[in-house]
Amino acid sequence: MEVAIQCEHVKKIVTNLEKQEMILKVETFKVNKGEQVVLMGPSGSGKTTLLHLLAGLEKPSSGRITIFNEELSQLSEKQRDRFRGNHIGIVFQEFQLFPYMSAMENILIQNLASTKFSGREAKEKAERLLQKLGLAHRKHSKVSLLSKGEQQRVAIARALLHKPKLLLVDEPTSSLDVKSGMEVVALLKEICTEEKTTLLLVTHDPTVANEFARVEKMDNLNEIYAKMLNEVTK
Ligand SMILES: Nc1ncnc2c1ncn2[C@@H]1O[C@H](COP(=O)(O)OP(=O)(O)OP(=O)(O)O)[C@@H](O)[C@H]1O
Repeated sequence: MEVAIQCEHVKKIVTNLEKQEMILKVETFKVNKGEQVVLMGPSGSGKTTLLHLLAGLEKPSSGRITIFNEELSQLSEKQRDRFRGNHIGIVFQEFQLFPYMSAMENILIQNLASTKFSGREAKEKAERLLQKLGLAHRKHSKVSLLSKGEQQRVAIARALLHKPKLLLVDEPTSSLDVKSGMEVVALLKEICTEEKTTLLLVTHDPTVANEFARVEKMDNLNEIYAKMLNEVTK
């Protein structure tokens, strides 16, 4: 079985008010190709930090992160950017769309970071994704005029444009009502199954987690958070 994500002895240390502070320590974490996994934990448990490390947006202070046989810590920032551009899709919590550009323009921006598809191929893929996500009628609309749920789906289409091997999604339901949130989760699961994309979805919402066969809890994964919890409950 091909391995999509492998973390070994990963630590992240940050400087906080001139003091060094470890915020994440993950001994091992492994996700196989094609798996759909939820990362669950409350605010402050290190979910976003871990997601950023897996995306190569940040480097671990020590330890190894391997994504589809590529050890991210061996890559320069530029190489990590290129790897991410071709193989990883990210849906950020705050979407990070350009508000004054259309839905289609926002999606096609992804193609600038990827070397996989020609302009025409990217446009065709964008059209198919918009159709699939029920947004075909909104493709020329300015993103700032779209509802939160529609913006979320634009962000998903952008993340999937380059057919990533791994899709990382941060809190997809936090700014949506329950019904739209669950619709988005169902769409993500469906598309990732169809495209054989490995999915790692971060949430603090048990209703979302219930939809997935594998749920990893941050208090098991992040030893720093587990220690903090232990001290609080002592
Ligand atoms: N660059 C940084 N400098 C200092 N502290 C940081 C930094 N990044 C994260 N932290 C701290 O590390 C902890 C984990 O943060 P992280 O954002 O990963 O949590 P989270 O589980 O994603 O929370 P949320 O659900 O609120 O987004 C928090 O206590 C946060 O304040």
